[in-house]
Order: sequence, then C-alpha cells, then structure tokens
Amino acid sequence: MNASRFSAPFAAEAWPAPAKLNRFLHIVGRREDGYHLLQTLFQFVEYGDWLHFELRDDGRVVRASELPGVAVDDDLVVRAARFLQAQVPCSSPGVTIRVDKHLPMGGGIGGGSSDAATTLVALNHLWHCGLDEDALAMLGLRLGADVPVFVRGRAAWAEGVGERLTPVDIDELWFLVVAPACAVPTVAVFKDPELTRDSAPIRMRDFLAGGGRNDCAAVVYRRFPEVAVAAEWLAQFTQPHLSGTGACVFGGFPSSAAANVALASLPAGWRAFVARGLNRSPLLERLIRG
Ligand SMILES: C[C@](O)(CO)[C@H](O)COP(=O)(O)OP(=O)(O)OC[C@H]1O[C@@H](n2ccc(N)nc2=O)[C@H](O)[C@@H]1O
Ligand SMILES: Nc1ncnc2c1ncn2[C@@H]1O[C@H](COP(=O)(O)OP(=O)(O)OP(=O)(O)O)[C@@H](O)[C@H]1O
Repeated sequence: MNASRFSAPFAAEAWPAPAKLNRFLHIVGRREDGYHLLQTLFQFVEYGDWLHFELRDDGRVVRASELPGVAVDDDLVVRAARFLQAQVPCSSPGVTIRVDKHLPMGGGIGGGSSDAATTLVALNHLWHCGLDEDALAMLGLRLGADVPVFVRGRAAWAEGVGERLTPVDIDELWFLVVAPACAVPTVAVFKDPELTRDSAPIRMRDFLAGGGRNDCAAVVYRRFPEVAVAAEWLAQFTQPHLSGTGACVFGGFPSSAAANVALASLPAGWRAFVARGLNRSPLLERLIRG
C-alpha cells in the first residue's frame, strides 16, 4: 500500500484525495430521522487516492476507471460531478474521471467521501462554477456525512452528524494504519442494538488530556473479529484506535522511523501503511496551484 504516498511522482495535473482518521468518536445522541449525533476529531493523513479529470464538451460525466462492486451511477465520484453539473447555470460541461484507488473501501478512513470532495473542489475550479466553500460543503453533505470536512480541508472538531466543524491544530503524529481484509458497512454498525449512543459530551481539552475513545469499537470488534485481531496486534507497539466505523485501526508514533519498525513486523498478507497526520489537506495546496 505504498504507491499512493503524496510524495510519489504523480502527474502534476492529478488531484489528491487523502484519507482521514477519526482520532476519537463519541455518539452523544440520535436525531429523529435515525442519524446519530457525534463528537469526533478529524485529521487527514498524507496518503490517499489520486483523481484525474479530463474535460469534455459533450456534457457527459464518464468514469474511466473500474471500482469493483460499485456501478457507475452509484460511484460517489460520478454522483458528485453530476450534482455539481446540476448547479451550473450555463451550458453543461462534461468530464472523464479516472481514480487511482488506494484507500480500502469500507475502511472507515473516508475513501469514497474524499473522492467525492476532491471531485467537487476540482470541478468547481475546472468548470469555473464559482461556488464558495460553504456551498460546496453543503452540496457535499448531501453525498455523505464525511464529505464536508474533506471539502474544507482542515483538521476539525466535529459535531452534529459531522457537519458542524471547528478547525483545530493538533499534533501531526506519524500513524501506522492497518486495513483488515474486510469491509465494514457503516449502516450495519449504526443499526446495531448494542451500540453505545449516550456518551456524555466532552471538550477539546479533555481529548488533549488523553480522553476520548471510539464508541463503535465494541460492536465492530464483536461483529468483525479480523478487526479485533488487528487492534490486538497494534497494541504491542502503541494504543490502537478504530477509525470511523472501521475496518481500519491505527496507532500514533513520534517518528516515521518508529512507525516503520512496527510496520516491518506486519504479519504476512496484511495491508498497512505509514503516513504523517496533517492538519491541512493536500487538496488545498493543489487548489492553490490551480
Ligand atoms: C462514522 C463516520 O465515518 C465518522 O467520520 C461517518 O459519520 C460516516 O459517514 P459516511 O460514511 O459518509 O456515512 P453516510 O453515507 O452519511 O451514512 C451511511 C449510513 O450510516 C448511518 N449514519 C451515518 C452517519 C451518522 N452520523 N449517523 C448514522 O446513523 C445512516 O444510516 C446512514 O444511512
Ligand atoms: N469512489 C468511491 N470510493 C469508495 N467507495 C465508494 C465510491 N463510490 C461509492 N462507494 C461506496 O461507498 C461505500 C463506502 O466507501 P468508503 O470507502 O468511503 O467507506 P468508509 O471508508 O467506511 O467511509 P467512512 O469513513 O466515510 O464511513 C463503499 O463500500 C462503496 O460501496
């Protein structure tokens, strides 16, 4: 899983779609529509997918890469492009989109949401739509709860369903992220009757003092034993955390070298990567470059 380091010599025109980690995740309630109210801290990592956009003048949105198990019309990249197209008042521009996919699907590190956000931000720029960040984040929220934070591109304390974002600056640790060989459907975790849904709200200072856990972990470890095994393995080196609803587990290290020592003893056949935490998404640097 090394090909997607953002330092890799990718084509200058490619757009990054980084992964996110939920440094903690508490469920503090539930809305009337069944959606869960969360408290979480999002941080990006320097690792992710790469997207390529080729403009076309026939108004079509075409997917040039395969995504196993995801039909074209369901692909968040295609849905994001069509969503934006519907906002553009002038003649409809088209695009061919290719995704170099590196992030595991159903991994809890936001691959689909990040791809969707990068599509919104890149096409808003390339199609000259002129939507501001707030408008793009609102569009993004209709595609998924995690899309707005990727659109805004700043590590954030999040509340609500993840859309009430306050930018934060936290330690940019090095992380070892282990991706167990299973996909965890977010909806299955949120439907589980045993899920903790009544955590007391905490403050940023509580997290900084070492507080915070992932309320989904008990349910995920029980239903997906591979995830529990990965967390136990990681616990030899550092405190393991579940990201989102899994399947990925991660641990922080003070240096790249320390994280790579742990990576070197990864059991054969497991997938993992080492990457630095980022408070600013590489998508923002790419947008500034134009
Ligand atoms: C768990 C997190 O990854 C934390 O970052 C996100 O909140 C999940 O975000 P996501 O994958 O973009 O999820 P969505 O596609 O919006 O939601 C998938 C399903 O999960 C449930 N869902 C999701 C988010 C939320 N706050 N409460 C929920 O109950 C809903 O049944 C929803 O239909
Ligand atoms: N471009 C895409 N990339 C990944 N998944 C996609 C994409 N388009 C649609 N999907 C669907 O979305 C589902 C969730 O994908 P994703 O990789 O975002 O999960 P996740 O990492 O668990 O997300 P989150 O952390 O936001 O809960 C996939 O199982 C797939 O069916």
